[in-house]
Amino acid sequence: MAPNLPFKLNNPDLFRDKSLVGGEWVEAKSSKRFDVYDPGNGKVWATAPDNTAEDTDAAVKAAHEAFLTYRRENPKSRAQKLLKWDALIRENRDDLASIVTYETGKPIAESQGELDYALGFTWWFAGEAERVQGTIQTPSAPNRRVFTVKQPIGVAVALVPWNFPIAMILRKAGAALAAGCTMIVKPSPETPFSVLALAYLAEQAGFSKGVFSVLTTSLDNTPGLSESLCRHPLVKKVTFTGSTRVGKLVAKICSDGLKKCTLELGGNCPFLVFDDADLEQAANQLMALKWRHAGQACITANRVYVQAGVYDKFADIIKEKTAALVVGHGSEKKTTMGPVTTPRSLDKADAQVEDAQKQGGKVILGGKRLMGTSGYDGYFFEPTIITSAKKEMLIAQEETFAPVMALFKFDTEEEAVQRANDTSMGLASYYFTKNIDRTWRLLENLEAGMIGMNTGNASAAESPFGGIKESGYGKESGKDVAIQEYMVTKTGTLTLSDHY
Ligand SMILES: O=CCCC(=O)O
Repeated sequence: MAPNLPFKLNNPDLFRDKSLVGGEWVEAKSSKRFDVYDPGNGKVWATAPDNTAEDTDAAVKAAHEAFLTYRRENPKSRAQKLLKWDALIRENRDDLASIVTYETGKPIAESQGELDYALGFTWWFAGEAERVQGTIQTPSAPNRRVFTVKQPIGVAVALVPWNFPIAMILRKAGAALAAGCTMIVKPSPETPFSVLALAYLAEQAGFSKGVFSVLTTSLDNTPGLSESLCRHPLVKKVTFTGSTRVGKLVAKICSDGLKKCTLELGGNCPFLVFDDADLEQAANQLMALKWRHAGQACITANRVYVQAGVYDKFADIIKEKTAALVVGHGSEKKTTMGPVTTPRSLDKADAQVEDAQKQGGKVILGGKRLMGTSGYDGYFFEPTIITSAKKEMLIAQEETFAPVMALFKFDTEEEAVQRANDTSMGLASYYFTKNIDRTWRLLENLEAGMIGMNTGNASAAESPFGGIKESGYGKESGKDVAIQEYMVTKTGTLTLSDHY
């Protein structure tokens, strides 16, 4: 049944190219399918069902039907299924990583790294399932007890991005399934197969029909399908990761039905390097953070502010390290940076580089798209570094989501904080300094939901993930907060007899 794939799977059953609705592998009602491209060569390598709004009702009803039973399942049993899912994903890690590489373009080692990161979520939320607790209180009124119980909210919908198609799903689904919710995932049109493979493994792990469903769709039908899922009266929770523009639309639509939302939106994250920083440490962290998936992470460093005393030296270090990156197809072992996932990102990178140059920015490395040059058929852009960056530039004002790094110079801590916070977004901020007082001041003064102190890697299953300002609201991962995004709190008040 599997088409001829451009790569070999040790477990060919993992490749699923139908939607999973109520435990059945199905085509869209229209029978239409859409093409999925390999960003590394721009060629179609498989197709998936092009679901539309007319496909949502059946999926939601099946998820609701499943919820009526799953909500009553003992938390230990949910935890055991999550652990089984975790074990199966672990067993199939390398195959799943190959699928991710062909969908997103990221180097195979990065895809494997994404799997390892993502498995933190299944493991963590298996534990969380049994840790949900209510409260009990003796209030001021006589003979009264007040208590709270936590219950799963209902059918949850996950609208997920293409940049981390396994990790983003397991972070959401881990919490939802641990809480006792059922979930319908609408993956990005670029990355349907990694999610379908996870759905297949969820079936194998013993989750009942309809507990975890997937509706794939094309770019054209994404808005209609997503809106109909958000508006469906049986959907009680929507979790979205993506741009701030679309996040605001999702929030507006969900507000009509007063649906509970978690929004993980845009970043435009600052990365501050002070004169007293360990420059080698800062540079190594920046390399890993910025070039991870060719600059396409919401928490990537978008604006790098370097204090005047170390600016030139730091620029030289970063340039030397970046020049050593090997750009190529993600499946090749020697590749350390792959293509961007969609050609739209190339246009954005071109526009930001051109704008920066017009405004006096100096391109000290790269600067051009590689696509179309010898050996580069896919959506490749040179790893690019721009110095003398200014706040008026596009690159300071909008997320890049491509391998372009801008270095801004600053003089004082106050100036750095003011410029770092000079954005509508507040996802993550990073800084490098050896001054302990400054470390604490910056933690308090930077406007972001996540703060990396002498690190560019702050994401983990144990740590609450989420932004403030226009980077959204709600937390994913971490203790208590994430699972409770999928729960409601009920207050019980019991009056006892006078002689209890
Ligand atoms: O792109 C956003 C997610 C990145 C992460 O989970 O570290």
